[in-house]
Order: sequence, then C-alpha cells, then structure tokens
Amino acid sequence: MIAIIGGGKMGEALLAGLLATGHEPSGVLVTEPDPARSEALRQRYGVAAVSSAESADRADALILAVKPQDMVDLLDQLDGAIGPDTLVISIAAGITTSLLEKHLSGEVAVVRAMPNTPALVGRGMTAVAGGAHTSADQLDHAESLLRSVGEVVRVAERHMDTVTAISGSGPAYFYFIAETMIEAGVAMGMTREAAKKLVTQTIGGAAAMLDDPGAHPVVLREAVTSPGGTTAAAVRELERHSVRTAFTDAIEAARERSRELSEG
Ligand SMILES: NC(=O)C1=CN([C@@H]2O[C@H](COP(=O)(O)OP(=O)(O)OC[C@H]3O[C@@H](n4cnc5c(N)ncnc54)[C@H](OP(=O)(O)O)[C@@H]3O)[C@@H](O)[C@H]2O)C=CC1
Ligand SMILES: O=C(O)[C@@H]1CCC=N1
Repeated sequence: MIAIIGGGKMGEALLAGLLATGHEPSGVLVTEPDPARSEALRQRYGVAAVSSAESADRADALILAVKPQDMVDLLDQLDGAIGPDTLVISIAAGITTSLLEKHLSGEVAVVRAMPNTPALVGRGMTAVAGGAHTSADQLDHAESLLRSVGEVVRVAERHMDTVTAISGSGPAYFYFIAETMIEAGVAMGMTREAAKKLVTQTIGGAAAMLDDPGAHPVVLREAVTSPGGTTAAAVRELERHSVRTAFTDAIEAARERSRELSEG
C-alpha cells in the first residue's frame, strides 16, 4: 500500500502517475486536510482519502508531499505510527534526510526526492538520495515509484539543494522566458495564440536537440547564429543586459532558499 500525504499539486501529480502506470486505486491512499480537495481526489481517482494516522498505519511506502513549512508538524504527528519496514519518501524542498530521521523515532528508512511539475504530464525529472537507514532495495523501490511520473536520477544528498534550484524550480525559468517571448511577439503585432505556438514548439524542439547525448548547448547555439545575422544581434543584447549573470544569481538564490527551508 502506498500513501500520499498532502494532496496538493505535486501530491496529485504523483497520484495520477502511479495510477497511470498500473497501480490500482485500491493500493493507494491519500491524506489531505482540505475536505473539498480530499473529496475531489477521491472522486477523480477512486482512491480512499484517510487520516494521516491511517496512512501511516496501512502504507508500506509513505510519500510526504506537504510544504516544507508543514513538514515538522506532520513528522511529529506521524512519529511512533510508522512501522519498522515503512519507507518514507519526502519531496519537500530543502528538507534533509537527517531532519526527517531526527523527527521520526527508530531507524526509519527515508528518501529525499525532488521532482518537478512536468510530472503532471509524465515528463518529470526527479532526483533521489537515501538516508542513513535506507537500503539499496528501498532506494530502488523509491526510484520505481517516482519513475511513474518521469525520469529519475540518484544524486549525493549534498547536491539536492542544487537540484532543487535547477530542475525543481527550473520549469518556472522556462515559463518566464516563454512569457517574455510571447509578450514580445504580441508587442510586435502577432496574436497571442500564434506567438504561443511559435514559442512552445521552439522550446520543445530545442529541448529535443539538446537531448542528444553528443549535443552541447554552445555548439547548438552557434548553429543558429549566422554571421552578421539576427541571433548575433539578439545575443549581443542578452550579454549587454548580463542575462547570464542574472540566471546564475537566480539559481544561487534558489539553492540558498532550499538550504534555509531545512532550518525552519
Ligand atoms: N510545486 C512544485 O513545483 C514542486 C514542489 N515540491 C515540493 O512538494 C511539496 C508540495 O508542494 P505543492 O504540491 O506545490 O504544494 P501544495 O500547497 O499544492 O500542496 C501541499 C498540500 O499539503 C496539504 N497539507 C498541509 N498539511 C498537511 C498535513 N499535515 N497532512 C496532509 N496534508 C497536508 C496542503 O493542504 P492545505 O493547503 O489545506 O494546507 C496542500 O493541499 C512542497 O514541499 C514542495 O517543496 C517539489 C518539487 C516541485
Ligand atoms: O518553489 C518551491 O519551493 C518548490 C520547490 C521546487 C519547485 N517549487
């Protein structure tokens, strides 16, 4: 039995992914405090909506999908109710395996995972790191659960704040660029619908080219940049506005915030 505690955006994405990849609704529980939301999830997916105590009691894998700020309260609520063989997977930004272990008595197997919102369409990128009492089989199990919403990589836990800043928050950076490009197209007289189509297909096409193992972003960018052409003029403006520095600073700020979240 798998239980998802926190039926918000990411909890629902994981729930939908698990069901889409062959898990039966009868094998998944959800715990969500908002009664309307809880009922909506129950109706939409046919899973049982139960209390956190019941989730802890019945599940052998518990996925904690609450906000980092709610995590300590939740752990204190779950402490003592989690069986010795239960695997606890947290997807909360910044919450370390040692913080999870500190608030759960006994040698609980914990996994820190960082997915992203493309999980909603089965194209997520998740990184996982195991805790001090987590066996290789338990990490495999966590990986196979999270694979239901996309690709999974294993990283050393010291990289998890960086992962959070790159792939966890990353979709928002691309939406920021997309929004800017669409608005530029509109300002130049295109319809918003046409501009969105151009931008969406361009992002998808660029990502597909970059996905080739031999591809390098600098080489791909050079192929677009004709001497004396339009791209060179655009890139010169990006450099003039220090967009590279702005992006690097943004990613560093996200990593710093992830670190702070573990401090409460
Ligand atoms: N959004 C994203 O792109 C990503 C988010 N994450 C992480 O996933 C977690 C969830 O994020 P997201 O889904 O966006 O947030 P949401 O706010 O959409 O979901 C969190 C849900 O947890 C519920 N909740 C709060 N306390 C409890 C509790 N004690 N027991 C059960 N449920 C509870 C909340 O209910 P209520 O609103 O009523 O309090 C809410 O429905 C966060 O820790 C975040 O860091 C990770 C990767 C990407
Ligand atoms: O913004 C956040 O804190 C969460 C974690 C990664 C993406 N969204």
